[in-house]
Order: sequence, then structure tokens, then C-alpha cells
Amino acid sequence: MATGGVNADLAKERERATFDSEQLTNFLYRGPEKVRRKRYLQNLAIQDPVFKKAPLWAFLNREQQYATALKKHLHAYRRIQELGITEPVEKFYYREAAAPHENSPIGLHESMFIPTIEKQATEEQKRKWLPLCHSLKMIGTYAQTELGHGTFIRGLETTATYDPVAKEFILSTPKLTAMKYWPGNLGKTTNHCLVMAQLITKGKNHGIHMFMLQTRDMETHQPLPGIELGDIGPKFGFFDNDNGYMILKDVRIPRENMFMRYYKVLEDGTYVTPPGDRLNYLSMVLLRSAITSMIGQHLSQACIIAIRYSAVRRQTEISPGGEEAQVLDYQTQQYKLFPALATSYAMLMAGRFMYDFYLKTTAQIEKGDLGTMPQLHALSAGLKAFSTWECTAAIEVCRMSCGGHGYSHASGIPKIYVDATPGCTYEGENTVMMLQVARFLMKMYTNLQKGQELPSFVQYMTKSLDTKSCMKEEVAPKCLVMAYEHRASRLIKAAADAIQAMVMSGSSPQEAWNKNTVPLTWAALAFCHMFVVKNFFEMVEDAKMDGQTKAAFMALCKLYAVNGVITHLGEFIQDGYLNNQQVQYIQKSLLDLLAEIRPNAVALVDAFDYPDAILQSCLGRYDGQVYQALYDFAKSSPLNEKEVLDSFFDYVKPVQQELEAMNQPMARL
Ligand SMILES: CCCCCCCC(=O)SCCNC(=O)CCNC(=O)[C@H](O)C(C)(C)COP(=O)(O)OP(=O)(O)OC[C@H]1O[C@@H](n2cnc3c(N)ncnc32)[C@H](O)[C@@H]1OP(=O)(O)O
Ligand SMILES: Cc1cc2nc3c(=O)[nH]c(=O)nc-3n(C[C@H](O)[C@H](O)[C@H](O)COP(=O)(O)OP(=O)(O)OC[C@H]3O[C@@H](n4cnc5c(N)ncnc54)[C@H](O)[C@@H]3O)c2cc1C
Repeated sequence: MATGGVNADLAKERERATFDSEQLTNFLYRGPEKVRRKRYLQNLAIQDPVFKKAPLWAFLNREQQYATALKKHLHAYRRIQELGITEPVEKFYYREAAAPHENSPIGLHESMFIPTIEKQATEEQKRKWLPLCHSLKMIGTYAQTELGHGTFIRGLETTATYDPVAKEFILSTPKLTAMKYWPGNLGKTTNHCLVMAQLITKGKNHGIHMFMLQTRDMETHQPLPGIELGDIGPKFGFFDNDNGYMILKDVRIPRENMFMRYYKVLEDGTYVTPPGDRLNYLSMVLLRSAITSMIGQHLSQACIIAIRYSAVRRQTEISPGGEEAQVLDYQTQQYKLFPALATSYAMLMAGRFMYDFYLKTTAQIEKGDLGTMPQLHALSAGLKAFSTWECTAAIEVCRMSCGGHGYSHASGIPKIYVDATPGCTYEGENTVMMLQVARFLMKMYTNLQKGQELPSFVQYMTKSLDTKSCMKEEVAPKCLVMAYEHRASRLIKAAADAIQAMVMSGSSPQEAWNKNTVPLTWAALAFCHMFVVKNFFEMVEDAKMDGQTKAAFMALCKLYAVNGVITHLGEFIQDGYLNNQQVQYIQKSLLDLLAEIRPNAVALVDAFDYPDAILQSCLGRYDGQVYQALYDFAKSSPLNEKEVLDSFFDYVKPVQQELEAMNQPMARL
């Protein structure tokens, strides 16, 4: 049955592409040298027998999934050290290839625990803790969320009360809702955590602060006295991770376990504050800044799978008796998949900007300059929320565009979806993040009214709203960007005016705000959307690549912008900024772009450069041999190990016999 080689349709797709996908790969990974290094590291992991032999996650129960994830990630951790890989991005490439479908049970140790120590601990604390972290003697996580509060962190109820006689803090869970609940890997894997708790000293509550808590014995791994903790049970995704709960019964920790780089409690209990009052929120900003790239990668994988499969899948003859068409040739299929593809590139570009901005801004913060912190907070919160919403929606579109096979774990997309969608919730629930962006925008609007200078990325708010679009038949990037700027400015002004009007007529600012949170999120979304579009155009224009590659890339960028206008048309035309004729130009341009992208679709997903071993998808295989792969997947189902299952004899047979006995007298009647 095996046909071997590359599926003919897929091979043809690669031949007909108008550009060299390798060029785009080089751009995506910042140069050919980096691409070579990425492939080298990925191959090292893929060829490692420990990773190669691991069973496919979909056929394992939760305990097995956890054990497999732990085994793989710990082996990867050791190999990364042996190989001397130090660059974060290189560690990522190795780990992704080593454990493509296993979420790391020591992931938060590396992504939040260690970075928080590096950024928030004193030099002495770093000297003490970091070597233990690197040797995995200490394995930690970030314990902030509680049963009763995740979003409103000022409302957390865990307390850290200072005892100046013993020079210790007493950590307590005063009530059910104060129990820590959700922190990743708190349940079973870690032996330490960073606890966010209300700091009480000299009888005064100073708000939430961060403390180092040892939760388990470092030899026996048993929970320490006064600490009850465990796994919270199975979830929608992240099956292989032990998100945990924890109750603290007056657990004493030394004073030195408070993170004291910025905030301090002196031996006598005196509290000392630093200049900036949100510095202990910085750990959240780090992960938020990384999420846009991460979610863009999730979507890019879903796009590879759906687009390659759509090139291979043939369904329905277009004209009677003719050949069945590749489903990718249907315009409706293109309208599902190409905007998703464009979104993944848009988010990868936004993520690239965001991470660079994070590095730049935190370097300034390290030097004591906190001036750009509000911008960093607004952008990281906004892009995190916007990208996770857009990408998870698009992943689901990719799944459904694969028809029935998309619903099977054989496709790989359901796993991508369940691991991506909590990005809308963790690190700040998306609506709440959008309202933080809105808060920043309202401040900018007030500053504008006062004649103050605005940061560069909101400069467009200074432009007059009393203008019309420059859109012509040839839809130009400049006019598209201006349309997004106009929409964002208008919605920001509309929300601000609504709030100001309510305040003028006697409402309190809080009341006026709460009665306008829906228009505020519209404004924040429009702001983020504009940012992503503009950044995408700028990055494509600046990209160093040959003309054909740039043209193919630009078509995607235009599609992202044009599709966004059509999806949110009401907001673009409400004040007459675009007229009917211009809307028609944009609609036509959408169809033209779908046709322009069509020959390059497979090359555009090949450019993401994911080997099959990472994708682990029967539908997304590079060689397009999807049917053989689906058959092999089905055959490997553990339900097929026995021809007749015991449950047949346990349940089916007895009921059949009972029904037969019941029906016999009736049959005689
Ligand atoms: C791979 C898988 C990994 C998964 C890992 C998941 C890990 C986690 O989920 S850890 C838990 C994450 N939890 C969260 O993100 C909680 C979300 N909530 C929050 O961040 C806050 O409560 C928040 C921002 C909503 C409100 O905070 P609050 O202190 O009430 O602030 P608020 O009164 O609204 O604003 C006060 C000021 O602080 C500023 N501010 C708020 N947050 C920040 C920040 N992070 N950085 C800088 N400034 C900030 C505001 O802009 C505001 O400034 P201004 O007064 O000048 O306008
Ligand atoms: C997979 C996963 C991993 C996680 N890992 C960790 C971890 O490692 N460490 C950790 O500490 N936490 C972790 N969390 C918890 C996560 O950070 C919180 O769930 C998240 O911050 C949202 O808070 P919440 O659950 O309290 O939601 P809620 O705030 O209760 O949200 C419920 C609804 O209320 C709305 N809402 C809430 N407040 C407002 C408001 N002010 N205005 C308007 N609407 C509002 C929200 O929009 C949402 O629709 C994890 C969660 C998940 C799912």
C-alpha cells in the first residue's frame, strides 16, 4: 500500500512556487548561519535514542504522559549542559525537537523561577540560589494565583507576617480561597516556589511581595511540615503538567527569603520601598513579552499541517466527470487558510519586535531608568492578548479546514490547540490585559489634550480625524496603515469622550470607566491590530531578501491588512472614512491576493522549517503521504493490540444474552 516518495501534488506545488523558501527561512531565523545551527541542534535531538524511542503521547494515560515529559525534558536539560548550549534560542530549538509534544515539567523553573531570581534577588541571594537552580537541586515555580484570585493580584490572600524576634516571615493560607491553585509543576515536580503574599510588618500590610519557599525535602522530595500540596487534576490541555494547589499552615521562612533587590524589610521590621511601585510585576512582563512569538509558532505549525494536507487532499470534481480538485484550489479553502497563514507571519514579526523591545527596556530598568515601563507593560499586555486571541481562533480554523481528519490526534492540530488556548488566560486574562492597554491609551489621550508629547508608537493620535482614506484601486500599504491608524484613533477618542461625558454629567471616574469597558476594549484591540499591521509592513519592507521572496512575503502582509479591514469593516466605515467604492477595491484586492498567494502556499509553510519529527502529524508530513500515515496511526492504537477486547466479554456478551433471554417468551407469543 505504501507509495513512497513525495506525493505528486505536493512535489508540483514546490516546483511552481515563485520564490525560494530557503530565503524566507533565513529571514525568519535571522540568517543562514543561524538556520544551519538550528538544524544541527534539532538533528542532534531527533537522533538521540532517548527521544526517538519515546512513545507517542496520544496513546498514553496521564501518569505516563507526565513521566515521559519529565524523562525527556530532564534528559534534554542534561544534554544541553553537556553540549555547552547557552543561548536561550538554541536551548529552545534543542528542547522543541527533543520533546515536541511534551510540555516541560521543569519549564517554569527555567522560564520564570530562574529569571525572577536573576532580576529580583539581591546579589547574595543570587549567589546562594542560582548554583542550586542550575544543578536542579532546587527546582522551582511561580506561585501567585490562588483559588479565589488570579487576575486581581492586589486581592491575593496568602500572608507573610514578619516576626522581628525570630527574624522570620510566617507564611499562611488564612482561608480556603487563599490556597495557591494553578501554579505549573507545583503539585509534584518542584521543591521550591516563589510565593506572592501580602507582606505584613509592624502591623501594617504593604501589599504583595515575593518570597522564596522550600516546599519539599531536597533529598526525599516529601512535602515539608506545614505544607500541603498536590496536583489539581486533568485539564483541557497540558495533561503532562502537574499544575498544583498548596496550603500553608504558618510556615516559617528566614527574613533573607524575601526577594530584596528592590523592596526590603530590615531586621527590626522596617519596610523600605524602591522608586517604582510595580517592579515585582516584572516576571509577568517577561513571559507576556515572549508569548506573541510562542503563539505565532503554534499557529505556524497548524498552518503547515492544514496547507500541506489541503494540497494533497482531493475532493469533488469541479466539472462533471473531471478530475477531483485539490481542496486548496477552492477559493473558500484559501479564505480559511491564507489569512491564518498571514496571521502566523504577522505574529512572528510582532513577537520579534516585542522581545527586542523587552530586552531594550529591561536593560534601561536595570540601570534605574523606569521611564519606559508603562509602554513595556501596555505593549506586552496588549500583544499577548491580541496574538493569543487571533492565533487560537486561526488554529481552530486550520483544524476544521482538514475536515474529519483534523479532529483526530493523528493530525496534530488538537494538541496544538489545547496547548495554545490557555495563552488567552495565563499571564493575565486577555480581556483584563486589554483593559490595561485601554488605561494606557486613555492616559495618552489626556496627555495629547494637554499638548504633551506622545511616545512614537501612538504619535498617530495627533493626526486629524477629519480626513478620508487615500485608498485607490491599487490598494497601497500606506493607505492600509493609515486606515488602521484612523480606526484606532477614532475608537480611542470615542471611548475617551464617552468617559469624559459621563464624568461631566456627575459620574465618578470609576463609574464612567466601568460603564465603558466594552468600547475601551474595542479601542485597545484596534490599537494592537494597528500596531501588528504597521510592524508587519515595516519588517517586510526592511527585510533583506531577493525581489521574488519579498513579493511573496508582501502579498501575505497585504492579505493580513486587507482581511482585517473586511473582518472589522464596521469600525473602518462608521465615520465614512472609507467609501463604498473603496470598500469594493479592498474586497477585490482580497480575492486577488488569495489567487496570488495560491501558488506559493506550500513554499510559504515550508519556510517555517519544521521537520516532521517536530510536527508529528500524519497530515502535515513533508512528503504528503498522508493516507499511509493515517493507516499506520490507526494500526498503532492500543485498542487494536487484541483482536477482541475483554470488555466485549464483560459487557456486550452478558447484555446480548440477557436481551436474548428477555425476548424469547415474546418471540413465542
Ligand atoms: C508555557 C506555559 C507557561 C504558563 C505560565 C503561566 C504563569 C502564570 O500565569 S503566572 C500568573 C499570571 N498572573 C497574572 O498575569 C495576573 C494578572 N493581573 C495583573 O497583572 C494585575 O492584577 C493587573 C495588571 C490586572 C492589575 O494590577 P493592579 O495592581 O490592580 O494595577 P492597576 O491598579 O490596574 O494599575 C496600577 C498601575 O500599575 C501599572 N501596572 C500594572 N501592571 C504592570 C506591570 N506588569 N508592569 C508595569 N506597570 C504595571 C498600571 O499600568 C497602572 O499604572 P498607572 O497607575 O500609571 O496607570
Ligand atoms: C495552563 C495554565 C497555567 C497556569 N500557570 C500558572 C502559574 O504557573 N502560576 C500562577 O500563579 N498562575 C498560573 N495560572 C493561573 C492564571 O495566571 C490565571 O488563571 C489567570 O491570571 C486568570 O485569572 P483567573 O483564573 O482568576 O480568572 P478571572 O479573573 O476569575 O477571570 C474570569 C472572567 O472574569 C473576567 N474578569 C476578571 N476581572 C475582570 C476585570 N477587572 N474587568 C473585566 N473582566 C474581568 C475575565 O475577563 C474572565 O472572563 C495558570 C493558568 C492556566 C490555565
